[in-house]
Amino acid sequence: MTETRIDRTGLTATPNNEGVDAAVAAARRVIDALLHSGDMSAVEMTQVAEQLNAVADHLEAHAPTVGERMVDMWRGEGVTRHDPVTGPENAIAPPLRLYGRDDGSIEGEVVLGMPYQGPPGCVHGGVSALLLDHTLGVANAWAGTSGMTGTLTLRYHRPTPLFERLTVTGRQTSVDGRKIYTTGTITAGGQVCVTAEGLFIDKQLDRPR
Ligand SMILES: CCCCCCCC/C=C\CCCCCCCC(=O)SCCNC(=O)CCNC(=O)[C@H](O)C(C)(C)COP(=O)(O)OP(=O)(O)OC[C@H]1O[C@@H](n2cnc3c(N)ncnc32)[C@H](O)[C@@H]1OP(=O)(O)O
Repeated sequence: MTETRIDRTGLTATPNNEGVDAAVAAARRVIDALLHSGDMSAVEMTQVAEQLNAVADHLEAHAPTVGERMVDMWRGEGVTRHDPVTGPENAIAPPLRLYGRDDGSIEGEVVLGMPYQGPPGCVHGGVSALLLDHTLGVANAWAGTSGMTGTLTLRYHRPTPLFERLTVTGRQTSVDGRKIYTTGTITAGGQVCVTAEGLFIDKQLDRPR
């Protein structure tokens, strides 16, 4: 199947190996490493906390105001670099990368580790909802008519595994006035774990200025 990178449309940001993206990638490693370590590590965690607080102090001391930053992060034309699913600037984003498919739907692959755990060894249901809400939103943008989530209905068919390659899909199925209908799935090893049906309402909020 031929795939078109959605990045070219300006919908999903491409991570850089430098600047804030590189720092955020390091922060993701820290989150993951802390959870892997727990209290089972010989590492002196008081010292780790001091080091991490020193980094946070340094960043906070040089950060712009929230207002300035909000304007800055919404300055791009439709690109979200900060969102919690695909955002290269957001350490809680796995991150998921999404690609357009020739049939008008979109698809991405991701492996989720311990920070996203719900049931033992499985993805938290709220995390699956997060991935699908965003993916359906991007599917709408890819299809040309986007909006805000009105209702998102999920069915959890089987537990979604951690540490395995997951495929996340989204597809706009119809538009009726301001109502946008969208579906999506999360599959693992070809088996459907979660299906989603979204009703989005065509409404755009003003960007901060
Ligand atoms: C969105 C980001 C944009 C980024 C742009 C970058 C470009 C794209 C790039 C990247 C994609 C990014 C992807 C992000 C994806 C994330 C999406 C989210 O998480 S969105 C946050 C969660 N959702 C809310 O917070 C909504 C809160 N609710 C509202 O604001 C309103 O209730 C809203 C807009 C949903 C409707 O309010 P009204 O005043 O505009 O519309 P009324 O007149 O009430 O309803 C119109 C029709 O829709 C139905 N309707 C309204 N709300 C409904 C609902 N919740 N469920 C079902 N139907 C609803 C009504 O029954 C009515 O239908 P009748 O015309 O009478 O047949």
